[in-house]
Order: sequence, then structure tokens, then C-alpha cells
Amino acid sequence: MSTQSTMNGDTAESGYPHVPKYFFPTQQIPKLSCNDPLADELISQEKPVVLTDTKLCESALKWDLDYLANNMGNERYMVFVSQNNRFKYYDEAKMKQYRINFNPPTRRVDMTFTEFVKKLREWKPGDERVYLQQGLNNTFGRGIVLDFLQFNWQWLNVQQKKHNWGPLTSNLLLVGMESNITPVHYDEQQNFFCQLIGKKRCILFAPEHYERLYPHPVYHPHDRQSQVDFDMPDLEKFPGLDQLQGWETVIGPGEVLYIPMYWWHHIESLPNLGHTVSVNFWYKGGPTESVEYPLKPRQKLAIMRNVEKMLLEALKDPGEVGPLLRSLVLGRYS
Ligand SMILES: O=C(O)C(=O)C[C@H](CCCc1ccccc1)C(=O)O
Ligand SMILES: [Zn+2]
Repeated sequence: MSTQSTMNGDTAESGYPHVPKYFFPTQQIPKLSCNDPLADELISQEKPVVLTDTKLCESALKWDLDYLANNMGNERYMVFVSQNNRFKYYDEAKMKQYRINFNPPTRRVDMTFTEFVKKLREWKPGDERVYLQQGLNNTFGRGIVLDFLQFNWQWLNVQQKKHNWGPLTSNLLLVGMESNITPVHYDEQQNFFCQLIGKKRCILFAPEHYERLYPHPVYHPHDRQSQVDFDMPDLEKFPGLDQLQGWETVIGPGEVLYIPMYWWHHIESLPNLGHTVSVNFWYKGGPTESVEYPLKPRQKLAIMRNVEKMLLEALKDPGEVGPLLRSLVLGRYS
């Protein structure tokens, strides 16, 4: 791959000039062959790594819009619609649970793939944007199912056992427009994220940056999502942002990014490079054999989540959780 170099000679792994886009510094996520022992080392340490040569989704590298339109049948698929380029995830179930004034930033519209492609191809500036995010299941056309069966399951099964992961829970098919952004959030599963069409910039932060990314309360529909807008960081409200530092990479077709469980990630489809297609593989974390101290940051995160859930269960009113925690901590533990 020809690597362009910028004035300061700084050329990222991706061969693209490393264009710092946001207010925080980042380092490049290592990009290694899946046969490199260091790759396995990083995965077992739950650190991010971009893997090449996995052939994990080689049979799906042909999943462009035409192929998908011809093979996705006439089912309706989950599509999110946004008035801007951000697609901040929200939990529909939690929306109904608590009477909080929450205006969802996107709306969910189920549409056929043909309708989706039409909206995508006829889009012009000012129009609402679309992002198809649909779990792969056997309702997809035969062609898709056959491609799916040809994924490199042997390699996946070896990884799952080697790193003591739990079962595969789902595969999300993602078809997005260029410049679409999934704002920074964490998931509670291990993730092999496969890029099929187009390029995505992925910015990751370790779980210990929890205090710097100010996640919404656990009961909130935006649970696991950061309150911070990377385009308009509010350093008064979120002072920890000035310590934030991340890891980033640009992944292209055939590359797999390992997003460790509880690691924050912001994902965007690079502008001017056309639509993107990705498939992820979410695995439950493995059983925790022996608890070792000091606890890992992700274990403390899990504990904090349980404290929030327990307090809400006990207090019922979300408005009482903050005051009780302040009484507990201020002047006593702080
Ligand atoms: O694979 C991942 O974890 C990603 O975040 C990929 C991301 C879309 C994910 C949407 C989503 C976020 C949270 C819960 C359910 C669905 C992208 O590629 O834009
Ligand atoms: Zn995610």
C-alpha cells in the first residue's frame, strides 16, 4: 500500500496521513497478522488490536449494496434515521420504564433493503441520514446464509476457547452512509469487528477512562453511552476530558478490529469514501474463575453498575440516587 507522508512525515498505519480529528491525543492501535503471536498476546490481555489475514468474513467481501439488495429478500430490516450524522444508541425498553424527559436522537424505521438503498442513493445534503443495524439471522436470503456459513468459524472457535470467552451472542450487520458516526460508548461483550466495504475510523479508550467519559446513569436509555459530545466538548461540565487519551485506527475491507469488553469506542464511516458495510461478532465474557486483587478496571466498572442498579431498586426514584450517594461519600470517603 502506498503510504503518503504529511508535512511532518507522520503517516498512520492505514497509509492515510494521521489527521488528528478531535480534542484528545491518540496512538495508533497495532495492526498485526492474526498469525503473529503478539496478536494473541494482546487479545488475552484484553487490549485492542487490528488483525489482518484472518479470512474471517472473506465470503462477505462481496456484500456491496447490489449484492445485498439481491440477496436480502423482501424482509423489513431495522434502520435508524437521524437528522444529523450521529447515531447515538438508546435502549427502547428503558425509554418506557422511567418517566424521564428523553427525546430519542434517532428514530427506528423498519424498511426493506430496497427502500433503504433508495434512501441511501438518493440522499442529498440536508436530507435525514440512515443507518441499517440488523442482527443477522436465518431470515436473510439464501446467498447471505451461504456466505455466513463460509465465515472462518474454525479460527473463531479457536479464539473463543483460547481466550476463555463465553458463547457468541449475535452478529450485527451494519450498512452506513459515509460520515455516519456512532458516538463513544462501551458494550459488555467481547467484539470481533469485521470491516467489509469502505473504511471506518475507530477510536477506543480503556475502561479506566470511565471517569473521563461520564456515562449516562445506568437506568437512562443512553446507558453505556458517554454524555460527552466529541464535537462540542463541555470542559466545565466534564473536566476529566482534558486527561483523555485514546487509541485509533482506520480499518478497511478484510480487517478485523478486536474491541475488548468494556472498552469505549467511537466509530465513524470515513467521509467521501462511500457507504460502509461491517459485521460484528459479540461474545459474552468468560466466567471469572478466581477473583484476583487488585481488581481490573472493568471489574470495578461492573461493580459500579451493580451499585447503581441496587440503589435504584431500593430507592425506586432515580432522583434520589444522586443525593444518597453524595451523603454517603462527601466528607466521609472523599
Ligand atoms: O460493534 C459495535 O459494538 C459498534 O459499536 C459498532 C457501531 C454500531 C453499533 C450500534 C449499537 C451500539 C450499541 C448497542 C447496539 C448497537 C458502528 O460500527 O457504527
Ligand atoms: Zn459498540
